[in-house]
Amino acid sequence: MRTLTLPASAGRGAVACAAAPVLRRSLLLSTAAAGAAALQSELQVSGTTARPLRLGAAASKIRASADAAQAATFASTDEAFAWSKKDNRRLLHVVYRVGDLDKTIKFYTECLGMKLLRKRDIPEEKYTNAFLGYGPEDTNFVITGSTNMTSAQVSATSVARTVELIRAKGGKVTREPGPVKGGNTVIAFVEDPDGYKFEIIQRPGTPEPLCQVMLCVGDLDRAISFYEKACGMELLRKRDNPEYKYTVAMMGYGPEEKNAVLELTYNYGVTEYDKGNAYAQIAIGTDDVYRTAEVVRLSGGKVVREPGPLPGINTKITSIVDPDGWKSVFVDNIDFAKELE
Ligand SMILES: C[C@@H](O)C(=O)SC[C@H](NC(=O)CC[C@H](N)C(=O)O)C(=O)NCC(=O)O
Repeated sequence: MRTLTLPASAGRGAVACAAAPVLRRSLLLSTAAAGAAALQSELQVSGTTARPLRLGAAASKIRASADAAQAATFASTDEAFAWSKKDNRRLLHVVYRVGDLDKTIKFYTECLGMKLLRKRDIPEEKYTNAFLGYGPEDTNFVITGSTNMTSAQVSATSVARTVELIRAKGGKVTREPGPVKGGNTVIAFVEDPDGYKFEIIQRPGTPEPLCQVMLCVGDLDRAISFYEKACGMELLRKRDNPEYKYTVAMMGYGPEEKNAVLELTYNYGVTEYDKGNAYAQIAIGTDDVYRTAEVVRLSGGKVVREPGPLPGINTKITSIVDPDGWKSVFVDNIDFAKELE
């Protein structure tokens, strides 16, 4: 049996919360379903983030051009980068390896108010995935617990009430609600059964409560350049906090009010992190995994799984690692939509 080792303070996830009416106390000690409903109301799950991908004429066109592109190469690096900017990309899910999938599902549904969206067995590669989130996978960013599975940020309307609900459900609170050091935003930290850290962030109602995945990096400019060039992301904003000696860069495929984003954190003077073996990767949708792998190589990035279909389910993927060793997997949009049918 493999022991999971968490990254030593190398990242976390987040859930956003917004200002909300006072919750009736009876809700705090009620059933799991009512608890989940209360959390969903705190988290103000307010609609969808992205246009769902539907199979149809447009999809067939994408498929035809993707198939034709398998053997093709770009005429120039400019053409390659231009293609990746226009590609149909979105953060799909973040994958964590977990020790006990049932325990994880119980925590994310009862304590964080997520829904179990689906389970997927890949016996050929000896693992099972459970997909959990605040909305359907064709529009929302979700968490994938994998039995073979850093942390995320979650937004909520009231951090204090969200934390109260989590505590009432037996969740572990590691940082009490209060203003972030060096700022005004109210935050709290909770941990899942495997020790993954979740930051609960106070925010106005958001279509995507699972709002950020934080990764610590040893050279911020190098990391920004990688996620821009190799992954086609945009630098949404950068914030330096000299008092607490760190700088963050928000990277993504659209505004952070509407989409889940990657929060790259640079701690002054820290160039390397112990990553453990627990955090797996983020998944990103693309119209063409073959072209994606080519763009990554042209950007000087490393492809660690050649583009091609996954055994058993035939979803085409390609995996890459960033200059700090964090992995991302690009997933074919049409194959992904078929998985959800
Ligand atoms: C709202 C937004 O600004 C935050 O929540 S930042 C949270 C803050 N982050 C860091 O300190 C990052 C650097 C840190 N050394 C790390 O590597 O995690 C944070 O965690 N603050 C802690 C607190 O108690 O306020």
